[in-house]
Amino acid sequence: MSFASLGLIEPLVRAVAERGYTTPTPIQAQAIPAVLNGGDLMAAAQTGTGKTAGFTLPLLQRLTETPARKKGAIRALVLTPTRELAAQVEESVRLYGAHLPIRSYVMFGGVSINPQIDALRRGVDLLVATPGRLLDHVQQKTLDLSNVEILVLDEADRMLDMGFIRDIRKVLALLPKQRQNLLFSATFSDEIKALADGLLNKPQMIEVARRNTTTEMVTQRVMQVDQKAKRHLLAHLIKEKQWFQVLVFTRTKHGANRLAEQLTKGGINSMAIHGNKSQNARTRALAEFKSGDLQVLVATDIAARGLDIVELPHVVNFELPNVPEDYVHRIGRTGRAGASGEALSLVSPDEDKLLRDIEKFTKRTIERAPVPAFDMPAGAASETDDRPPRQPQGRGRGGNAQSQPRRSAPREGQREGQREGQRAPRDAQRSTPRDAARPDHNGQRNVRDSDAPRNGESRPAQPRRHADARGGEGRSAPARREGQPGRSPQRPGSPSRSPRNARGEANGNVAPRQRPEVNGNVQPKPARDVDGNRAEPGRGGIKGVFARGIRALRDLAD
Ligand SMILES: Nc1ncnc2c1ncn2[C@@H]1O[C@H](COP(=O)(O)OP(=O)(O)OP(=O)(O)O)[C@@H](O)[C@H]1O
Repeated sequence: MSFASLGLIEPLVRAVAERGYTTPTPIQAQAIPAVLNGGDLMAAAQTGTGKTAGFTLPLLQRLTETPARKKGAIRALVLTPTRELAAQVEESVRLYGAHLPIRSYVMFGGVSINPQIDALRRGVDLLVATPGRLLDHVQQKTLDLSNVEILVLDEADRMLDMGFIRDIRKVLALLPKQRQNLLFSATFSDEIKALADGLLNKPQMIEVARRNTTTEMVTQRVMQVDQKAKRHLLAHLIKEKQWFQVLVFTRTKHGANRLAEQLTKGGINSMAIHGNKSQNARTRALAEFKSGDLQVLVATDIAARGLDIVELPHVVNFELPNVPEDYVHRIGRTGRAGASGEALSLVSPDEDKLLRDIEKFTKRTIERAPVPAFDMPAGAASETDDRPPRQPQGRGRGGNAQSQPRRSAPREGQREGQREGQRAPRDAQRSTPRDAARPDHNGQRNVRDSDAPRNGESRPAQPRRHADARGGEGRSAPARREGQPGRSPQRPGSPSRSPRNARGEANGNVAPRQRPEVNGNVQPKPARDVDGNRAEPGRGGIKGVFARGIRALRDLAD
């Protein structure tokens, strides 16, 4: 089957050929004709199977084939849960739409709003955005959504869960009733599916593989180990097996920072990425990781969904996620586009229940691998465990993934367990302002880390300078992949990729290895900035208080 046979126009067929795609993936083969037909669609396919092109290609075609109702108006809106994913999707739009006169633009918080206002004034056909910044523009009357013909919710189940649903409903209210709605994700719980059904108009359902399953391309293993031993085991594995590109997930921002610091101290080149970092720091960390310059990226679930890191070989769950869906998405950062990958979960005894939930949800038993012998420094076992308190077990989806509410932590301003349609009484909502979410004992808010809009998100970054987790200069070259000769982890100055396989990917990826059927030009390496970590924008200081106030008032008015 060819892309042309799906009914795609020549400029799109040419663009995918330039990307090195020869054959549509199964989700593309089904979704492209369905979207071209014009109806609503809910599409589920495993991680890394090309869903982005599955909606982007026909979307671009529909915009090309139908005349705009109003000149300069936004005709298509794609919403994503994180800024990085928004940037990645818009980059794909630009690549696939390279031969079409469609103007696309990406818009998210954490950066200055003024260039966005200018771009919107100049006219945008296809806008990719995170909901928070979108609503900031709506509030400032710098955005008109009344001509949107097509809405896409990427990572749709996440967009419809309690972290985002209030904002999504606000956005939906601003769109014309007559429009095409497209929902894509690798996971849809029955509950979210039912909610989505209600928002869509006679949707077509496409399920390529069984919903909520993990891809066979990822080898999954569990090592059962005490919490305090995890970082020593992880360092041992990275060094011993010479893992050179490892995405490590922690449950908290604090935990991500700490682990990145500890690994760095131990000589493993690491950075952290999470929602408390400045956008500059986030962008830099991800770019260095994608390019292969950074050995370990320690991330919260902010990096769990959608991010396409070409041929990423290793994902490690340093802690299991609270929600089984997040496990599917986390490990789906590896084993993409036909490549294979490895996912290792370090599971302490108190995480057994989470592990069982994941196995129930994905309907597979994960192999228990023997823990290799590794060094524990004297005294390590008695280190204080300053992990945040565990979410109570037995609540939420648990063993009954089909019928119980999602176990995600509440968003600021939402009560735990409260879902859309089950709102607390108005008074209770008032007495629980967004920023009153219960902090954990590390001073972190007990919310999932994502770009669910936060107070003051629109504020430009105001970096508070202090050392980045990794230190700064003197970065070592990427470590050697297991069995890959000649690329030593600690050898400074060794090339980060060989000329044989140097190539660029959409979204700034540069694949250090060859990859089937995907091709492109080498992207310039993003310039390094000197920005360090900073407090979350708008959270501190009088400006933050002001922004929170406005946000709380907007909520009350909703
Ligand atoms: N037809 C194709 N042939 C070869 N490679 C493809 C094809 N379509 C997409 N790809 C590549 O597959 C990779 C994964 O695609 P994409 O990011 O769209 O996956 P996804 O299904 O959206 O994953 P996730 O659920 O994690 O968001 C990308 O690097 C993309 O360039």
